[in-house]
Amino acid sequence: MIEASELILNSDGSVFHLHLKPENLADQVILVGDQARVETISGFFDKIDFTTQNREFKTVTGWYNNKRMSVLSTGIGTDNIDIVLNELDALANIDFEKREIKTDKRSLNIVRIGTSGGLQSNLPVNSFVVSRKSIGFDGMLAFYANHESYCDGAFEKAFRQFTGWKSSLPSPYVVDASEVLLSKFNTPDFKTGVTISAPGFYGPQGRVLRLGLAMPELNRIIEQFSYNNLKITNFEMESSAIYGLSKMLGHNALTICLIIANRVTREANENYRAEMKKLIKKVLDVLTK
Ligand SMILES: O=P(O)(O)O[C@H]1O[C@H](CO)[C@@H](O)[C@H]1O
Ligand SMILES: O=c1cc[nH]c(=O)[nH]1
Repeated sequence: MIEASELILNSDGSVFHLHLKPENLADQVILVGDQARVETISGFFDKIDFTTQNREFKTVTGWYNNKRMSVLSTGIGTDNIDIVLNELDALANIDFEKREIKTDKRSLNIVRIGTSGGLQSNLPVNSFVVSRKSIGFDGMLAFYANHESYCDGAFEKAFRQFTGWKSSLPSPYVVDASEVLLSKFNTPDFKTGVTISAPGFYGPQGRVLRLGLAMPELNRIIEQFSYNNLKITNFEMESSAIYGLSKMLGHNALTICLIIANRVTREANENYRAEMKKLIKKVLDVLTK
């Protein structure tokens, strides 16, 4: 029995933050940071069954090409992902009436569509990048028992050594995407990369406005790093926790980003919404092919 304080349900039976009931959630889930992007995506749906919003967590469940999907906004950061992934898994795999873990587990397909900053000069603004691996600078996964067995320890060690990682910073963790989802996006429209999830947009991604950095050369070193011929391609703020918690809970996860800024060439596309719409349509088509 899972106590009321551990799994908080609202008086209508919905889960605490997401305000969803089990029947509101489709097996195909699309996560986005920006709540306005939920409307952009559901604008492509043929039919909408359900809509709700609490705080930054807005959900629309509907149909695209005869496939049921739930699109939901996570807001920014891996702390929100801890809430979203745990509540999605609870909706799928905990009996809310009995407050017990179900014997037969449901596995969700979780695809994040986000914006991102490029870390290689050959990755132009407006590229679409699929994350083969995600590197967490956020430290969130380390709160969960046995997380190491879901991570790529050899990559982590090589990265720490190459960068001269400071022990005062959270230790980076590396988690792979779902192979099944990754293979669907092996087409010329998408580049494949390795994505860092940072616990901030400014200092944690090497941006300097008024405050200096603990590791001022880190982005330049990251640009040089390679491991088994894999280069680190981009920065965003959620994938590491999505990949880590999905793997630990038995779900499939993949992140696909639109590059809206290149940190090496210093270019940016502030008017990225038309390109984002193109990415969304491509992703929906691949997922329902
Ligand atoms: O465009 P979204 O999905 O919000 O993703 C990126 O944009 C936000 C920062 O501006 C972070 O959430 C980052 O991961
Ligand atoms: O540079 C960027 C652009 C979008 N999102 C990020 O987290 N970083």
